[in-house]
Amino acid sequence: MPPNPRVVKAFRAMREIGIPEEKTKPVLKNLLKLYEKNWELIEVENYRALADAIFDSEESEAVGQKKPPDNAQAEAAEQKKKLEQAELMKAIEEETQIPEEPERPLKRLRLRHQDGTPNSNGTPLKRPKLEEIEALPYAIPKSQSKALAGEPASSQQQSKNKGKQPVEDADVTNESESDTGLRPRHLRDKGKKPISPQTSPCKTRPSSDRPSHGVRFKEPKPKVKTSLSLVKPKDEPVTDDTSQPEVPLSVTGAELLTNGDASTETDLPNEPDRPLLALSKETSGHELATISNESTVKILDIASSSSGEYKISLSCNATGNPNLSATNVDTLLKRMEDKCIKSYRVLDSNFSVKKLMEDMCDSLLDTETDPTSPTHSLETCPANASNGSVGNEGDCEKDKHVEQNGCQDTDSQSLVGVSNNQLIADDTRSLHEVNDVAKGQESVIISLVNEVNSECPPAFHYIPKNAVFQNAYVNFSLARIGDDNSCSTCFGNCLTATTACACALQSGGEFAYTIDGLVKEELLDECIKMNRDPQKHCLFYCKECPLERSKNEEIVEACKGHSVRSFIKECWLKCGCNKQCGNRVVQRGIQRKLQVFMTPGGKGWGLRTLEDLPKGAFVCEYVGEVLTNAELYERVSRSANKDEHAYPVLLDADWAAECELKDEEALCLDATYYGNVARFINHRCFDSTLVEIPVEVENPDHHYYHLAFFTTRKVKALEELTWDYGIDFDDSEHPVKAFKCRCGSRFCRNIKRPNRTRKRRYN
Ligand SMILES: C[S@@+](CC[C@H](N)C(=O)[O-])C[C@H]1O[C@@H](n2cnc3c(N)ncnc32)[C@H](O)[C@@H]1O
Repeated sequence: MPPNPRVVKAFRAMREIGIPEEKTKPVLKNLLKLYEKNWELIEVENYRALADAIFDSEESEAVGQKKPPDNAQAEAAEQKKKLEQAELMKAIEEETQIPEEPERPLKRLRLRHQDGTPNSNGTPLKRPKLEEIEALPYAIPKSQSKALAGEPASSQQQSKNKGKQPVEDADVTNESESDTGLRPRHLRDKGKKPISPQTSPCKTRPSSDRPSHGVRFKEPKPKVKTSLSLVKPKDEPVTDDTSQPEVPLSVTGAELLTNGDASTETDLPNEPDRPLLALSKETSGHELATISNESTVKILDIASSSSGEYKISLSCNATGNPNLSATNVDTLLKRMEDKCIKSYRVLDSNFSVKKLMEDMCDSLLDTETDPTSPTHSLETCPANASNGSVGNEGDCEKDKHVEQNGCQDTDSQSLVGVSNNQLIADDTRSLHEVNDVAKGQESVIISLVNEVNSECPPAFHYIPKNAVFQNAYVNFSLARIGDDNSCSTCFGNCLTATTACACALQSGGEFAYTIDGLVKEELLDECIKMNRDPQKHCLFYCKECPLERSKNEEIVEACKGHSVRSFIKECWLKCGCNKQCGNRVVQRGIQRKLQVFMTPGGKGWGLRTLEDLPKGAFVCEYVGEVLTNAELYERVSRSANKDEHAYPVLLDADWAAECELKDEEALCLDATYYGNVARFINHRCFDSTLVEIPVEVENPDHHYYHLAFFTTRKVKALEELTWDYGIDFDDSEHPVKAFKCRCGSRFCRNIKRPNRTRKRRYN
């Protein structure tokens, strides 16, 4: 009779982890008895129960061997052994004939273990609990990856097919469409409205107040000492190729910490199971996060370099063991694997220490890139670049100035800045990143300069395009673009055609751009006027405002109003025109020479142009994570530092067209963690150099659109680019105080003027 394939498999599994058949047999027999031949309980987790039982029996044997048994005991033991062998053989034979039993729930096994139910030897079957396994030094769980950019919509969301909806002017109050002089294409609702989630716990604002742009900015967050590293993880995957020359890290070796040396900075809690984490600073300006096991002198170092490499190293004190240097890596790995199998009971036959180390790298990168991770990152300081060059060594060397220069941002994620002297000669990647805030992701380089102080730029992930965080319904499927949403019969450049194309028809019957790629003056002026005095234009009030709903309060407050805005529709994929078509401006991305610079007037970082710009020129779009308002509300409520959420804008330009907006359709952009240069644009009351215009590219339904910045006038090279956030500085009822405006405009709304009455101004 052929052997039971399950027995064969069990033997094989044990062989794979180095347990010979003769050791497996007796224990397997016992287990089968104990589990009443329920194989599932034995096979689960790659025969963990079986392996555990074998290890246990080995242990008890070892203990037994230590004591010389007396004669009677020895005889009894011998007798027992024989009996067991005989029983085993019988059981195995029986096994080959046992019909397969129906599956039993695994719960039973767990209950047994929890109960400590003894096996047939009388010894409780010990099985490390999951938590214990995870707490083992080498069982590093891979942290869950964040559902960020590009995450596909849920199947439920995918199945939705929502087309373009007509604008309902019945919902528009205040002045009528014709009163405003808006063409039908402009009957869009654009938010000059604060995103209420930031204002938690919320209070209402009088509806007569000026609606803001959905940005509620606050004073820059207070700088906190510490952090771990500000070096961007390299994109390249970890490889097995050890033959390649190691890319040198511009760090020197960490000094071995002695037991319990926690003298260096840390703000990570020392949890009971967690090794002490200390931070050692390198004189080169790079950082070493050092985890030292207090009970030994083994040091685990994580070193980061400006070029995006991490080096994880374990240093052990080999004093008195001169042969260690001769240790062969393969021998070491094999020994480690055996140890893991025995000591930590790792049962996966694919287990390897190398893989484990790769997992450690993955975990490290996951931790660094997870904005919600409590890990703190330490920034190396930015170079004091001037017009894009990197230099001024010593102005901002982290090691020297961490205390003095305010270069102490926490939660740094990936923006790297190092001074020239920190770069190693052949590491050109670092230079690129120092010079380019966009990290090569735009078609132009965006330099960073600080000629004012030695403050570091805030850390964030530069993304050139919006990315859906999680629940936002953003569907770009071609099937959703109807014929009237694209100009499929066009060719070449739509702007040179004698008649307006289908896309232009959606933009009110004419193209929004001139042949030179500028927004047409009429449209531009209309948008500027709208921004300057939204209350004079259309205001739309939702029946049930998603902003209010996202607060999840018992009583949903009334909508505070959204102003109706002009809209541009660009040609896209289904259009017949070519990529150079003049009706494709925003989708081409940043084309102008821009620079992030430290403003001299106390506004922090700002954005400026390095070239003269004509009126109506596209500068950049506001890029960030696409969030539902409910998600933003949740994010801000959970955030310990609410001040860091100074970057959301509301995408409410089409809310007027909806009877009722679902949560996943009420969207906003948050550039706190992921964003582009627009997150550096400061506010200027009234006469800002930029105006934002909603631009539809991919999506016919307008829940999602691009928010593009165009110049309001000619702007000279080196002039700061600003936009009017629409903040109401007089709103004393608002729980979140707006920053003290330093825009310098003679129309500044934050200046207390005698006899100034807001109501008169905004009503
Ligand atoms: C979108 S960020 C602009 C970039 C910011 N300056 C920085 O350093 O990252 C908005 C923040 O900048 C500051 N800010 C912007 N405009 C300002 C102004 N006119 N006066 C004072 N602070 C301003 C405020 O702290 C505000 O919360």
